Amino acid sequence: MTDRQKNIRNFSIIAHIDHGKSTLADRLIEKTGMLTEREMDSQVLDSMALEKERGITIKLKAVRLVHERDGEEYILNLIDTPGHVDFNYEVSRSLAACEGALLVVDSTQGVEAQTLANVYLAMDQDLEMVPVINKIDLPSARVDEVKKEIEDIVALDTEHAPLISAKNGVGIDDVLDAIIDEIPAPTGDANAPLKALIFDSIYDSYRGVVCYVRIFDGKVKAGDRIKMWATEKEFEVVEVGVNANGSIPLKELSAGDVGYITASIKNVKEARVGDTIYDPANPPKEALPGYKKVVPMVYSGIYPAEGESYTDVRDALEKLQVNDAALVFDAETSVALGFGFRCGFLGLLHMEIIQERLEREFDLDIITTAPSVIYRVHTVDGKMEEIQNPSNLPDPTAIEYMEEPFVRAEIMSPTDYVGTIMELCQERRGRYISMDYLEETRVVITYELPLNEVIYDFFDALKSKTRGYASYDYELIGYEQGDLVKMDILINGELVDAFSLIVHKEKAYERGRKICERLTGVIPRHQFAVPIQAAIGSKIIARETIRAVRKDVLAKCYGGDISRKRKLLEKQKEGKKRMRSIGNVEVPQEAFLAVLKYDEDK
Ligand SMILES: Nc1nc2c(ncn2[C@@H]2O[C@H](COP(=O)(O)OP(=O)(O)OP(=O)(O)O)[C@@H](O)[C@H]2O)c(=O)[nH]1
Repeated sequence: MTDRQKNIRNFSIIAHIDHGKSTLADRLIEKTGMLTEREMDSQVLDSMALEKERGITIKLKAVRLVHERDGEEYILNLIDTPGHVDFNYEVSRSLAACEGALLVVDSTQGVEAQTLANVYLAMDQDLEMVPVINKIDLPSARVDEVKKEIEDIVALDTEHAPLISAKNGVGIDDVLDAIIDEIPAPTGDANAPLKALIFDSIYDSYRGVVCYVRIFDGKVKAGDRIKMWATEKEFEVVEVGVNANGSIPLKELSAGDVGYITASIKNVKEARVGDTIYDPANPPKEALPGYKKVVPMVYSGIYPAEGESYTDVRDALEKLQVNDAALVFDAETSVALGFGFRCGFLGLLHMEIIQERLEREFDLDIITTAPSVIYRVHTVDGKMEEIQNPSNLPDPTAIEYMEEPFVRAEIMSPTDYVGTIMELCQERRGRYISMDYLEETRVVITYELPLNEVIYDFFDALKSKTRGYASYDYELIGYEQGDLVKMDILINGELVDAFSLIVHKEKAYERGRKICERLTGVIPRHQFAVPIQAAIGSKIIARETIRAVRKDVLAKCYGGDISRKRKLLEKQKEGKKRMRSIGNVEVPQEAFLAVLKYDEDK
């Protein structure tokens, strides 16, 4: 280990959502005196506006903190991680860039499922974990209990765990001491050939892609040729540096360092998270471990709403994709909605983020169809096809059998809700695996469930049935054969392909009935009666009717006050947004998602 490496610490903060990760990061940044209070834009790490509003960390980045203790200067590289199960792969790559992690636990909440999921990810990387107990300023803090919980569940010694209030800046020095004393310094040979891990990459319109890297071996500087292991693309380095108060270019980065590299890279797909950067003149025998091309789990259609242009939506998706290697899309057409796109996402949160960015950053009105998982369809001629869009399902007579993706879900909850949770999982075709008591009043319940039963509103249902006390995490475990059928929805006698979905046969009747009921609630009344039907093949399994209404908005305006008339017309126009007409029926955006929600009115 070089003298330089001796004073470097590379660490992450892992925590359940809202346990105070960003707040602690801000305090550490303040304490190390890198930014003045005026410069601190309340939460330095959460940079995207959307992220701020939602209070979740979406994209990870690294910040270099310089801290002096007993006359020694330490470089503390804080690597931020996203806190949601959709982004687990990114979390695992950023952890791979570290030697240690602070495990922040809210002392009023204790250990939660996402905390555990992150702890396991950190353990996989052999990270040194330092427990930090936060929010001790709150009267409801249960410091001793939570300490015991961490010891029992996570098996970490909490005797010297810093007790802090990130909000009030209490105990921050203890955290800095713990980082220096407990987390090991990086090792690695600065004179060996270059090996660097990309743990994040973002697109910047001025510099192209900025790769956030951890150098494991060797050195890298401006002018060097570099090559990416997985994508096999070669570039010339334009700049290397670190993120401190903004980007600070440096002469070089060497083994043990965390920083960024820019190299006129045009698309994040060429600098994928998890890939290894090396010197093409001196290739290593193997890449750094753990590279995985992230694949979308959930697909949905994105269509321009009435009056929006297809090319605007395509341009916007292309722009988003430059910045988001996990987003995939292809053109598709729907009989009901016309030209649009089939988009793949990591999960529902990722889908919502993309949808919101299209609406806010690009000012587009779009229609998102119900999300679907990927089904494997085995046909009688012995072939297997992956289907992302239910309306592409082959004719039933051509299908031998179908398989659907399954996940293993770990639900952590107080014991009071065990019955409710089991009922919910059972309802969603779950298979009970185990229940483990973490302590007297808390359990982890493990179920295997079909992914299509959890992607939509499982999380909301779980939260509402357990009054917010349960938390959960899931991972894909594989495909299983299922008795699946395609259900179509007809509106005013017309089959609307964008509504078609694949359901389990046993559930088809109930689902069909609920969907028809729900659609009658969200599709506005027209001047004629609109029948809504659910069908399997040619067999109608449910039917509802939206009664006719005579709607003449101007009839209210006796006297002909023109400005009032205009106002009403404007209002009616507003109300038209995010609508699509199907035949002569106007269908609002909610209808497309209503198809999948089935727990709402309980
Ligand atoms: N009372 C109190 N509140 C705190 C403390 N630390 C954080 N909070 C509050 O807890 C909430 C969540 O804090 P964040 O720092 O945004 O949590 P986070 O873990 O970064 O959340 P994500 O970015 O969503 O993962 C905010 O409202 C903070 O103000 C603390 O020590 N005491």
